[in-house]
Amino acid sequence: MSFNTLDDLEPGQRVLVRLDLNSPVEDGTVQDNRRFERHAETVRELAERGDRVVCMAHQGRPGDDDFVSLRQHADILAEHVGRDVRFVPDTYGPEAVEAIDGLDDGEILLLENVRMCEDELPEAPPEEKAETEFVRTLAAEFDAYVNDAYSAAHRKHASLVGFPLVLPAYAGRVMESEYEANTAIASRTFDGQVTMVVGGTKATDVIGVMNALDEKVDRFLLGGIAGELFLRAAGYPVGEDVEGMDLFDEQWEQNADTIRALLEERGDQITLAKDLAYEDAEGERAEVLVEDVAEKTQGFLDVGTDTVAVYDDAIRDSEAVFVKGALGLFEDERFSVGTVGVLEAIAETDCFSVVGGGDTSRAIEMYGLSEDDFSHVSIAGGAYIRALTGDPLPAVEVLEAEAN
Ligand SMILES: Nc1ncnc2c1ncn2[C@@H]1O[C@H](COP(=O)(O)OP(=O)(O)OP(=O)(O)O)[C@@H](O)[C@H]1O
Ligand SMILES: O=C(O)[C@H](O)COP(=O)(O)O
Repeated sequence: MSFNTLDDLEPGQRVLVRLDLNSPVEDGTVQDNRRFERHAETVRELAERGDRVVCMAHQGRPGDDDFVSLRQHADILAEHVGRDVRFVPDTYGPEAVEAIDGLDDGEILLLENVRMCEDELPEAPPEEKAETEFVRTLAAEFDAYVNDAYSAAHRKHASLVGFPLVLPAYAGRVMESEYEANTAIASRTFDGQVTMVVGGTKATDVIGVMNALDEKVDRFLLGGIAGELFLRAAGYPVGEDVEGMDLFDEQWEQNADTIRALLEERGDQITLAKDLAYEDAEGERAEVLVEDVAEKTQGFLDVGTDTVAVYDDAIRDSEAVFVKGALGLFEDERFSVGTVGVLEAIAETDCFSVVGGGDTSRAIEMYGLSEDDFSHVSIAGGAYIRALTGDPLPAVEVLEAEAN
């Protein structure tokens, strides 16, 4: 590990901890999710050691409906930590400083949404962020800074890159485990076949992963919207938007040539769906072989069962499997067969496995699979794809730089 971790941090200190509690908000209510459960472990460990733990996090972006206070987050976090989590509706003003000063050893406080603070958001180099009033004022209250927010590490925001320059900086447990698992595909060598299941809605994610990992991955298994775009490039008349979706045409225009070139150059590595599922006139799931699709009039929402059987075999033959993106609209049970099928195959084998993408990993809990059957289930979206494609994560880089 190239950064300092909690094992290097002396207990009994005043610690400022950056978490990523960014969550879905429905009708103003913050939804509990895996991020709370994971970060709770870091927070609990620090509190149990007798540290004074002050957490900061963000929620949404100014102007968006989910840009709300962290008051509800404090209660959800408290449930997972199993200890009180106080909340103060301020980030670094006098009210926040007073609340920080009032903490005893082992107590936990959550500050208000850091994105309500002007200095937080504009992306800038760490040196600039470290000079902001927000970082300077808040840092004066602490002995150490812990970054646990791996899933936000692709952002050059003050709370992520500024503090490591002015306080001794450490990676939290989530940061540590996410970093290790998500860089495994690039950094580890596996004896057997390495398989990557790629789907979801974004063709550029799939193209990026294929370009970055062509030497590391033996076989890419495709599905989702991205998979249909590859099928279209292979000459099949698929890739039609169903009502209310706008996922294909623009992506096709922008990526068709690249996808065609990938199929030409790396066709051997790429496995496309052989059948697809759609909603029939009765509202039931129906399937068709890709080679029997006659014209482009039908929207498809999942890969078919023959495809799942092929992917299942490939997974059972693998030493390591990485997943990015869903193979279908799994939120609707009728179209969960592809996504759940590959997850079940992975869960039943003892290969090294990493499942990532905020949406995709949600399928694990939705369909009653156990996280313990995977080597790692990532809570990161944007940061996961950047890690896979080898793009730098500025908040990780600054932790590494300060450790050396
Ligand atoms: N054929 C399809 N039609 C419609 N939606 C689909 C289809 N295939 C996959 N999806 C949707 O793709 C979504 C996952 O997309 P995507 O890969 O962009 O997300 P992710 O990688 O899981 O997470 P993140 O959004 O964090 O990047 C799922 O919510 C799923 O419903
Ligand atoms: O939820 C996330 O993926 C991270 O917290 C990053 O959030 P952002 O995309 O709003 O910066």
